[in-house]
Amino acid sequence: CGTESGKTAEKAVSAPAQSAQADSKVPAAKGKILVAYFSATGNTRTLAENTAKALNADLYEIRPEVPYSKEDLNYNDETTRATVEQKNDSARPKLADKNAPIANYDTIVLAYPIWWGQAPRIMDTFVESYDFTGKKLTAICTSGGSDIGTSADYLQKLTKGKAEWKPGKLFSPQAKAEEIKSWFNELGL
Ligand SMILES: Cc1cc2nc3c(=O)[nH]c(=O)nc-3n(C[C@H](O)[C@H](O)[C@H](O)COP(=O)(O)O)c2cc1C
Repeated sequence: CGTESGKTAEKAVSAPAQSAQADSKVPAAKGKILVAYFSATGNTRTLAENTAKALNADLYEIRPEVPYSKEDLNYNDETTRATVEQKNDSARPKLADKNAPIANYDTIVLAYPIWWGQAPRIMDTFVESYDFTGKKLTAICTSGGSDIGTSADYLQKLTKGKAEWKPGKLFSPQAKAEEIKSWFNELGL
């Protein structure tokens, strides 16, 4: 006990410059953040933009090779594209590009709309298309009323590489910066 407090005192006295340097390193240690989003009708894009601003993050749009038409999104007709894909676990719509700069970031926030209780299949394609080893990952989503449910857990299972996944959250597209920041800070990200 005596040795312990002696050590602490010695550190405090002998290293003021070092501790100031450690403090100034705190924000940098949080690393760079990328918000990678898919949005078919704009709600998730708004949330992703608000999140990027709130977290001082960069944005990347996940685009399908074949964009979704209005008819593709009509969930009242079970034969339309989005619904057929969601009902098929192995549907993997192709990405328009594979240029997401994942390697340059420490933390990736995935953003997507809820489609039939899950993330759109293009998000499955995305998490399987890059190596997320060593990255921190979380998810945000928008919906017409459903909660995030098991959607982020499902993406976690599919994620390529050993990533550190944190729980995701549903937000309103117009979520305020304070709400987004406090959720993110609680995750320890
Ligand atoms: C094919 C399809 C399925 C959907 N399924 C759900 C659902 O299960 N629960 C829900 O609350 N909203 C559902 N929605 C509504 C969207 O989640 C909501 O409108 C979302 O904000 C759209 O985001 P976006 O504008 O970024 O595409 C669905 C929308 C589509 C097109």
